[in-house]
Amino acid sequence: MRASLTKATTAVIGIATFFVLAVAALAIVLVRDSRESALADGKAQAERFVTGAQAAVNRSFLGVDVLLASIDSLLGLQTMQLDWLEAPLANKLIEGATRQNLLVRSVALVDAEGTVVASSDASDTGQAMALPLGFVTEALEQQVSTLLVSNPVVSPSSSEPVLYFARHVRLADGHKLLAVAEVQVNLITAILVQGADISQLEATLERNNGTMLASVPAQESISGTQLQPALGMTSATPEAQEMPSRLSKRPAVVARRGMLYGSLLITASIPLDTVLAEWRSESKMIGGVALTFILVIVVAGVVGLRYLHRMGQAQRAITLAKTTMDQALESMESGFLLLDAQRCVVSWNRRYLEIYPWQRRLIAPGMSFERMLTNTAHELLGDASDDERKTWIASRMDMLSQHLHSHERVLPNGNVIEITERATPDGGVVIVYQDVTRLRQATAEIEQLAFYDPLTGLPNRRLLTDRLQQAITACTRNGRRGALLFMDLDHFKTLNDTLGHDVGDLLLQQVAQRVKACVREADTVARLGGDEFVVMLLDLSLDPLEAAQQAQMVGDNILHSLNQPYLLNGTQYRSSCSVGAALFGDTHQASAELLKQADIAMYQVKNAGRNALCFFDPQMLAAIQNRADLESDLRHALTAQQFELHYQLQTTDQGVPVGAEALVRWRHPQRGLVSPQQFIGLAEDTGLILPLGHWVMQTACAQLTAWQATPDKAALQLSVNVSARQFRQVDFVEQVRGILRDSGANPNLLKLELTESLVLDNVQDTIAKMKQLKATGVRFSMDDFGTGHSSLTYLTQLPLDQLKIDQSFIHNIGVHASDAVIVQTIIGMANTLGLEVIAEGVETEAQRDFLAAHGCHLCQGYLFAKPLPVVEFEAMLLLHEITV
Ligand SMILES: Nc1nc2c(ncn2[C@@H]2O[C@@H]3COP(=O)(O)O[C@H]4[C@@H](O)[C@H](n5cnc6c(=O)[nH]c(N)nc65)O[C@@H]4COP(=O)(O)O[C@H]3[C@H]2O)c(=O)[nH]1
Repeated sequence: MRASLTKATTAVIGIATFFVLAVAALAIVLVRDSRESALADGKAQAERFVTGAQAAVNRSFLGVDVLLASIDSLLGLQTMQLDWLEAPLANKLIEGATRQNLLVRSVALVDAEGTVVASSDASDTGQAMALPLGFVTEALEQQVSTLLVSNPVVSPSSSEPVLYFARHVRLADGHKLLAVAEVQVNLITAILVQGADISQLEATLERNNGTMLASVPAQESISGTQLQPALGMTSATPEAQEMPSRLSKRPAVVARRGMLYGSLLITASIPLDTVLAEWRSESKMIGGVALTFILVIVVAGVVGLRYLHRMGQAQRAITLAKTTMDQALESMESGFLLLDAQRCVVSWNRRYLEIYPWQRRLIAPGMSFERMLTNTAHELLGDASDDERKTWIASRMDMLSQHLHSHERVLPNGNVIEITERATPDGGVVIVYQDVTRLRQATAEIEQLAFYDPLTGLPNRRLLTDRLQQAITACTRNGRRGALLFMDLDHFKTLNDTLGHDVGDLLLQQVAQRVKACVREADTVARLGGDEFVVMLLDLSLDPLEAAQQAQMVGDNILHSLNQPYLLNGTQYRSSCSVGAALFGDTHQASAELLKQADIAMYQVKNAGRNALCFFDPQMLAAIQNRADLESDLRHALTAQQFELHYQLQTTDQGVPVGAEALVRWRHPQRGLVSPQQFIGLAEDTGLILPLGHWVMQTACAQLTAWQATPDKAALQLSVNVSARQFRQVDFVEQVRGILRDSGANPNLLKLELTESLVLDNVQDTIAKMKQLKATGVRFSMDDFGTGHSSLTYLTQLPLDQLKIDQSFIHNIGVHASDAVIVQTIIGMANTLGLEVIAEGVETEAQRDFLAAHGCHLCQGYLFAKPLPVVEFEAMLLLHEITV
């Protein structure tokens, strides 16, 4: 393409140059020819003029010659002698003859001395005639009488330039007289010009030696002088020639003709300025036209070249754009295929062939897309029949006819290709093939992460909520019922704490498997987190009762399945779960509300003793609401100073007071006195236990300090309950030390009650903190002892001072023999470890006696005193009401 442009440029330059040269050459030839023609015309004109002038002057001179010659016969001179001549008569005759010739002014007969013998002007007779020197002599000496013309002289009579024409006549006596005619030069010049109107014409009458006799225009200053060069006649009719004009010496064409009278000739000079005047304007015109043509050609050439240049630029731009486009297409991450309006291949890129390697051998520009599809169908559809392939191809071609279409295709190698088709303005189609395999994998992974529990692979809360919302909508539409089973493993936390999280995870995975095995494919089993699972059952009966039965059946199956022993890291483990169920489908409910209902039902099961299924009870909801209200009130209770401490006496079995347990009470403005059993758990859940526990500790220590000041109460010990969250604070030890320091209480009288679960949660941390506090003198009691996983191992490690037997065992003394055994065992264990032992919840004397009989001499219970406000507690001590 570029070569052809260069060729075209050269051609344009060549053609333009050729035409310019041709026009220039033509113009030169025309100008030259025209010049020659003008010269020829000028010469012809000069010759025509000079020929005419020759004839006229010849005629005139001949008339003068005849006049002079006729004088001889007129006067009869040949037959007379000089002294016979009668002047008057002769004058008259001569005058008469002279009048016949308009050219001649006067004619005179002069003798050899130049004296006028007779004259047309009678007054001249006898006068000496002023003729040019030697003229008379030359005329008389002629052998044969011929007309002689003098050089121009100024006539004495007229003071004008004149020429004298003379011819001698011979008298009978042998004398010669000279007949002289005076002719005015200006009359000759008038004859010479003959009225011709040739611009700047110079005409001369001159002798062969160049002596000028007359001229037009008149040049008196050079009249009679010799013009150079002398134009002596060499031929009768010489051609006009270019040479300096006779008078002004300007370049001219000069023509000449000889007169009848041998030594005279007439010249005509037409200056080249005149001759070539027309040629010049013609030349200018030719030059102008030629220049115009040249200009047009040059302009056309320049325009052509500029056009070619622009075309070149455009082609370079197109080439660059194409190269850039090709590079872009080649470096595209996506495959690219361009089809024309006939659905034939126009172009493709490398990536396309990487995606469809089987097209590599076939693809070619102009190939039909349908044929390529046939090839692809072979690869993609494998063993499909011809009809199936045709149908596939037809549907693919059908897609192509849509303006914008995007679909995905999975290739035999598993790659997922997104195919996007767009119509081009010329009716073609651009197809972009994007490998979205990784994207789809990442999407799947993200989806898995976002919607599935990584441990069990079950849907997570988000996905469950989504599916539940859809299910609720579907059920509301089709009237069918669904159910949610909210499950929580019983005592999972204990398993986790004792056997470790890895074992806990194994259990959760096995639980997930078992629950999945209990439901249909369409149902959803989800893990909400921790040990909470939810099963969503779909397509239950339209009848609510029947639906509840179906849900119950599935729930029972799950309970049964989860009750089966688990093998966790080679250890057999038994577990159970609590299931709360809620039906949905009668009204449109929010998924969160349904989950809450099932959750509430599950807590109902927990409260009722676990390992069972219970349907949601609206009363439970009220209880939950109550708890929520309580939580909100609790947040303000501390600042509103609604808490107070009550003190429950701790005594010997003989009723001697040894101390008290500080028990917090909430004096609620509306509810009255609220028991800690109603709000301690809530305070722990919300974190409010931290400021509350701090307040209890401060108040208890302040109370200890106050008692220290009174001798009867100075030895009283005070037990303070410490919750797990409170104890786990990093600076718990510092807090207690600070409070003791600030209050001035005796640390030996402060006893902190810890629960088994608190201790077990992080035994090492517990031991460390206990030891630090113990170093300051603080004592420790193990509260609710016997209810948890009491283990001798940790008991021996803990720096405990006291075991407190849980009141549930005390309560059953005399009721359940086993509990009495447990109580005995605990007392024995305390003795073995050298720990103090105290029983709480002692209500009867029988219980007190049993305890005393088995070695537990410290008691706390209603038998001795209920928890009392400090004033009442102190009053009670004073009145010794406690003595039994
Ligand atoms: N039926 C019966 N009950 C008896 C008898 N003698 C004592 N009690 C009750 O048994 C509970 C003993 O406290 P606890 O086991 O530490 O159990 C406490 C303790 O765990 C917790 N608690 C109370 N005050 C605080 C506190 O200041 N801080 C913390 N962290 N927990 C506290 O609340 C629990 C319940 O406290 P209270 O309702 O005060 O209930 C007290 C007490 O009133 C009896 O003869 N018969």
